[in-house]
Amino acid sequence: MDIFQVLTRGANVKRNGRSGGSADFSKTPVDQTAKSQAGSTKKADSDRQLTKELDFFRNKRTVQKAEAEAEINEVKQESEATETTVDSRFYSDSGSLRISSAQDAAELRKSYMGNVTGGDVPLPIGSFEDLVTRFKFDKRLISNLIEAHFTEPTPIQCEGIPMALQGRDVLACAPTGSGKTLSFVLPLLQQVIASRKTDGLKGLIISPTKELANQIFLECTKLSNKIFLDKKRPLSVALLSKSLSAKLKNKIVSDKKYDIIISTPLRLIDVVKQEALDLSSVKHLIFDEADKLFDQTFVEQADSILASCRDPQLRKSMVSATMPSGLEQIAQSIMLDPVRIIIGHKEAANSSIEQKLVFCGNEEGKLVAIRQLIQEGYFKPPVIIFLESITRAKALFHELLYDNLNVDVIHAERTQIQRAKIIERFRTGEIWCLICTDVLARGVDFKGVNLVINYDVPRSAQSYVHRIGRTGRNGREGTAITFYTKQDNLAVKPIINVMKQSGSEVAEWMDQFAKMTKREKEALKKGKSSIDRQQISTVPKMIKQKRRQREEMVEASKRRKALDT
Ligand SMILES: Nc1ncnc2c1ncn2[C@@H]1O[C@H](COP(=O)(O)OP(=O)(O)OP(=O)(O)O)[C@@H](O)[C@H]1O
Repeated sequence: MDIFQVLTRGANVKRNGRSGGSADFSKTPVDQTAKSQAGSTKKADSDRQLTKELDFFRNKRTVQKAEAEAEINEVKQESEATETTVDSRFYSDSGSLRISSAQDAAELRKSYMGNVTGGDVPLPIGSFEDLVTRFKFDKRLISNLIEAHFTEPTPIQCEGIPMALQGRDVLACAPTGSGKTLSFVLPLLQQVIASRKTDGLKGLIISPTKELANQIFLECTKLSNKIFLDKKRPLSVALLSKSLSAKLKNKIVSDKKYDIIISTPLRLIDVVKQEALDLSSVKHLIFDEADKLFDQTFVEQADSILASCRDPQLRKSMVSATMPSGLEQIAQSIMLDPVRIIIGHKEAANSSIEQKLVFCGNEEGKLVAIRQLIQEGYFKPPVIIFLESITRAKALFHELLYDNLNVDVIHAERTQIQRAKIIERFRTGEIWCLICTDVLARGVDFKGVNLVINYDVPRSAQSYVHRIGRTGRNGREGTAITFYTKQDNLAVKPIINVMKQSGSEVAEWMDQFAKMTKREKEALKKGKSSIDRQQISTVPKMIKQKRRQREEMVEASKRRKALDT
């Protein structure tokens, strides 16, 4: 099928919307009526050629006569009231979803449970065609979008793109894996192109981890491919890596060369402090995983970055899949007339994830449970297992190695190169099971992860939502299993609440159990739920020693052989 034809589709509310029956926008009676009317209108002028500009996507949809008549008959059977109130407003000449009034917008928002607040809120886009017709997007950028197979905007993209293009400060919350990256990268690229300025940094994207920063960089690179700001100067996007920061510090490259930089907070602050990077020209500042970047660990760094971006017209965006109330307060204090976008529920997980809680009794029970999952065929790779500490992640890794599982481990003690290699091998299917700490809990987009196991109960509802969000991404289904023991009585309560908010089935006793007293809430807030867990291992010490001896003997024999040759 011609890729341009694919673009006739409108907002991707079915795959990413969190609403129940109404999520499939294309199947509402209103929509069907609109379709048929649009069809009959089209019947009259089906041969009319669209202007070159409007037919950018070459997606003019021709509704066949029979199809149109069938649709009309179908609609006639609908109630008269529906028939008289509906018009063809939902479809443009080219057949893509068109949002042209507040009523259309309300209808669309209802379909994906979108809640948008703020003054003078722009209409959402109904399809990517709006980027050309409404926002006069750069054609090369559209072409890159198509080449990257982005054909229908997801709900957060329908809302986030026009807000950013209108120059608004944005506070956005949408489920994990629902396309938040594109919702801020696409308008940023267009704004940089439209500015036509060739010198000085214009856009800055901050991410809490290097892995996520790298992923955003790759997305930006893909979309900015072959785009020039003037005849000689390509649009330049950079990841602030160790080597780039060294080059900037040693004046091997000029900071004026870059239009957009993606960085983790500390590395950025380091180069700024050494006056190797000037942030005063930055016009767009985006905090991805904003609730993390403004929590206790990062808040000082985030403040320092904000202070260094001194342009009075600075546009700020804060984006995440979770939005605790503290973040909203911060946003109100640093943003100017912000627009707040919530898709779905801000305390819920993505609804395409099946969530399960498994009681394991004690630590030994968790290993038994993993082995049971393997034996019973539920351990379908790719699988990610989260643990609460580096020591525990390493211990489980060694345990599962002996089970002959194709497994590796990522935590903060592994070098950047090791981490990148493991991620690559996991992406290509060489590694089936990735064990990790929370370093990979946020943002990292592995396509097609089937199962996430929380070997240790996460410390907060937010951490839970992000961890399990590594599965069930971009409309795919996934499963998340959380192990808990007697020790997790308190920590498991917020998880049960997230399950309830996400529409997961929760037994009545669990519902009762999840209710928290004031004291428990305080304890959780103060992080008093940390647990002194028993070590991970079911293998008796003697067997372990024997295994180690055997490994040492094999290594020694390899060394001898190498010396002999
Ligand atoms: N309009 C689109 N059409 C098809 N695929 C899309 C679209 N937008 C994004 N995607 C894909 O969906 C996946 C998830 O997107 P992304 O990583 O931006 O999610 P996210 O909302 O930022 O998730 P998280 O909260 O975990 O960071 C990616 O593989 C991305 O390429």
